[in-house]
Amino acid sequence: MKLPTIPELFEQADCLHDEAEVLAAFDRMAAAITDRLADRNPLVYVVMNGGLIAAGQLLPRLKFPLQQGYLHATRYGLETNGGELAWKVRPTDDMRGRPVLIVDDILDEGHTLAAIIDYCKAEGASAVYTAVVVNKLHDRKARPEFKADFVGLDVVDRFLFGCGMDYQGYWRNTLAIYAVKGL
Ligand SMILES: O=P(O)(O)OC[C@H]1O[C@H](OP(=O)(O)OP(=O)(O)O)[C@H](O)[C@@H]1O
Ligand code: HPA
Repeated sequence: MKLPTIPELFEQADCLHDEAEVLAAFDRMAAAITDRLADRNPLVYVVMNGGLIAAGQLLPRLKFPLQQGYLHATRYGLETNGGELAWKVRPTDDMRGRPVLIVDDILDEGHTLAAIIDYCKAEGASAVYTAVVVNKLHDRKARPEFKADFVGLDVVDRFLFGCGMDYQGYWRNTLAIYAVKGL
């Protein structure tokens, strides 16, 4: 069977959450994060690459003092199944005694966030919080009942793209969230 081109893949995909739904989810997340962290001087870390859009949407909605950095940990590459986690860039700030908020696009199986949480705790963070645009609903989580502290939307167990999530490196650059046809 002939594989769809990258433009065809977009045209054939199912839109699961449109722009308005995603923007409303960012509003809710930012309000919840503000309630929890506004007076705690957090370090906010974006997980590259997927967390880029989420951070770009959330940070301007967080109207309180914070510092921001980035890290890069990846385990999917161009595949639709995850493998070993590879750290490409580790956090550089001194996080001892500070609350850290990790921002990413998706909590899928959770191996990525679990490793990042462990790393930040080992570096002395006083607490580690996680914020994801989507939580994928299935029973394959890395840790039983693993949940992010701040979740925009729960999504079905399909391969997604948009709002930071990529298919073969493409289509991170939408606000709406899509599922690949047939996956
Ligand atoms: O919950 P998990 O099953 O661990 O998957 C979630 C992670 O997978 C994606 O990153 P990816 O490995 O594709 O790296 P990238 O964002 O740099 O493409 C996504 O951005 C999350 O960081
Ligand atoms: O469904 C997904 N789509 C894109 N990237 C991902 N990384 C983990 N799960 C996904």
